[in-house]
Amino acid sequence: MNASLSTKYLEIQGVEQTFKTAKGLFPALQGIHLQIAKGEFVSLIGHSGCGKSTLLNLIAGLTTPTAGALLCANKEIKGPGPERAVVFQNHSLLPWLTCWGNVHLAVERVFGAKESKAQLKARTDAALELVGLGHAAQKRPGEISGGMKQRVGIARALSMEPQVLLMDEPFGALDALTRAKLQDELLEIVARTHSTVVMVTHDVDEAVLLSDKIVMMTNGPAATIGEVLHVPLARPRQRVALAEDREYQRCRKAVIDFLYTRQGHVEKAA
Ligand SMILES: Nc1ncnc2c1ncn2[C@@H]1O[C@H](COP(=O)(O)OP(=O)(O)OP(=O)(O)O)[C@@H](O)[C@H]1O
Repeated sequence: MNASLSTKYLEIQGVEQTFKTAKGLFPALQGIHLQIAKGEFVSLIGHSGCGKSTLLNLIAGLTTPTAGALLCANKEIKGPGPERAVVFQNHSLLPWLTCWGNVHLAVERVFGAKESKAQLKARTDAALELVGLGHAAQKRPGEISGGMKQRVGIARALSMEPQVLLMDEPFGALDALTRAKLQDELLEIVARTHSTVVMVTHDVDEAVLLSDKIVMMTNGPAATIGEVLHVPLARPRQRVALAEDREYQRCRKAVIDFLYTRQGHVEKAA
């Protein structure tokens, strides 16, 4: 195995993103340098509008940086690719397809040229089972809860067997109990699939529970990485036991201090 690849699977090198707006150029991100190892779980956290989604979209290849470069497995990211699947907050399912149909569409797109119909069906079934939704396969998005829709979105992303799972506030719209359940499921799934994950979140507990590394961003404009916190908690992690854990509390406090003491003053957008 290539050691440099394992420690530098995703590389963000001096990235800058400036948007053209009606009022002129808006510098959203500047001087972003970050390395993510294969199999690492990384959260991006920061105040609203600091550029978390902008950074995730750059890694997804949905946008290109104004300056700097992004690499995945030593190759420059030049657009979206099946090795990087995205899960959005609003799950973005096609309402006229069943849960099964939504996942199958992604499976077909990635594996359709090489695999038989039976293999594609097996992949679709397996992805829905992985998120505990085998029983709801024939339901349409309008007939299931928000948490179930989010699970279909995760199943769809995982069905592509991506090397990297990119999640933009995947649990942001859910109630606290559903969110906790899905976080636990995500912990188990990632332990099984060894995916590299980059997740945008506003939730300090979510970031500490799930991450190996928490990337804390300064307020915009011209936001950058203020600090990277390593979370040295052993896995598997149990949320109830962790609530009393000193190391967990230390990490939680470090993120809260950064967000509310050092980045407490949120500049109003123009
Ligand atoms: N296409 C665009 N054109 C102009 N400005 C943009 C564009 N996309 C994002 N921005 C601006 O860039 C900044 C960062 O936006 P972004 O959505 O990445 O922030 P965020 O940290 O994800 O916010 P939130 O937590 O509220 O979702 C914001 O000031 C936003 O208004």
